[in-house]
Amino acid sequence: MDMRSRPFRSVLYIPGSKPRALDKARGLPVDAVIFDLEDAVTVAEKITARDTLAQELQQGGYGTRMRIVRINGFDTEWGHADAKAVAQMACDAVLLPKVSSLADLDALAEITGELPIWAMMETPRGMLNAAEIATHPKLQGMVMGTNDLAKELQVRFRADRMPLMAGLGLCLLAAKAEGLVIIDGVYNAFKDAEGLAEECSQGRDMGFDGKTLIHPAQVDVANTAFAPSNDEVDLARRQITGFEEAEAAGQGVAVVDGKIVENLHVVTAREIIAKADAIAAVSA
Ligand SMILES: CC(C)(COP(=O)(O)OP(=O)(O)OC[C@H]1O[C@@H](n2cnc3c(N)ncnc32)[C@H](O)[C@@H]1OP(=O)(O)O)[C@@H](O)C(=O)NCCC(=O)NCCSC(=O)C[C@H](O)C(=O)O
Ligand SMILES: [Mg+2]
Repeated sequence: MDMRSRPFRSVLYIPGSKPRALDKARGLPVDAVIFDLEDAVTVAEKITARDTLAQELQQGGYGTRMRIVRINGFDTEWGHADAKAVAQMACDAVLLPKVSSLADLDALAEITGELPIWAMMETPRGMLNAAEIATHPKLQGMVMGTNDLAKELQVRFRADRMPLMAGLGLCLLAAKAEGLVIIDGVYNAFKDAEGLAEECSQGRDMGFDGKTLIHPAQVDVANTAFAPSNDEVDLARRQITGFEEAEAAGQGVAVVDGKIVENLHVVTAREIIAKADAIAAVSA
């Protein structure tokens, strides 16, 4: 499945040190898993988590879920050994935290070879260099690290995320320009389903492909928010039919529900249907 049509509605972080949670993910309806060796793992467990994770991935059972491993940064004592270990793991991609420059990804690719790379975008320097970072040939996706970004920017929490908007926008532009997947940051209050739904809706409107999550209770909300609704799919089908009929009648523009439909709208309509079909395929 090509990366752009593959669903990434729900991307769940799982601490690499927690076998029970690692096992639980095999039965959760998530599109992707980030197996974490970084922030969710205590210093005391850093090395054992690497081994626990390697064994769980070897055992398999994650089905169609994309398996992404987040390593520790190269400015820590674990980063290089993590990267070497991940290169041998049964996973689909490696995720580097706190990416600030293209050189950070070059350093990772030297160790992980052909393994696709994802970048955590969570530093002010990373925001400013997002356009260049997005051009790395091994890069498949970006993940917003909104907690680290908020810390670095010294912002106050606001439900509308206004203080983070410049950074989110720069990364969205960079990812879209290079055809990368881009996933929104986490919603920390994992028992607040209503707040999560609002933030997912905002992220979906902005063009994110999905949301990173920290708890299984968040999965259904994200899956609903980032999937095309029945109304959207229905409209997309009618736009395609309407445009085809207009073309057959020698017209370049159709009118559906009182709005014009041009070729570019048909491209979007086909993408909506492709996404709905891809979700149906993984749900089956
Ligand atoms: C937040 C938690 C610490 C809550 O844990 P807990 O109190 O144990 O939750 P529950 O008792 O409600 O758990 C119920 C069952 O669900 C399983 N579980 C919990 N979390 C996960 C998970 N993430 N993946 C899979 N399964 C999970 C429990 O094992 C229970 O199972 P069972 O016993 O069988 O019923 C905890 O949820 C947690 O640790 N979450 C992950 C936190 C994390 O990964 N943080 C780092 C990523 S966020 C980040 O770094 C952001 C970024 O870098 C930035 O800068 O923004
Ligand atoms: Mg972070």
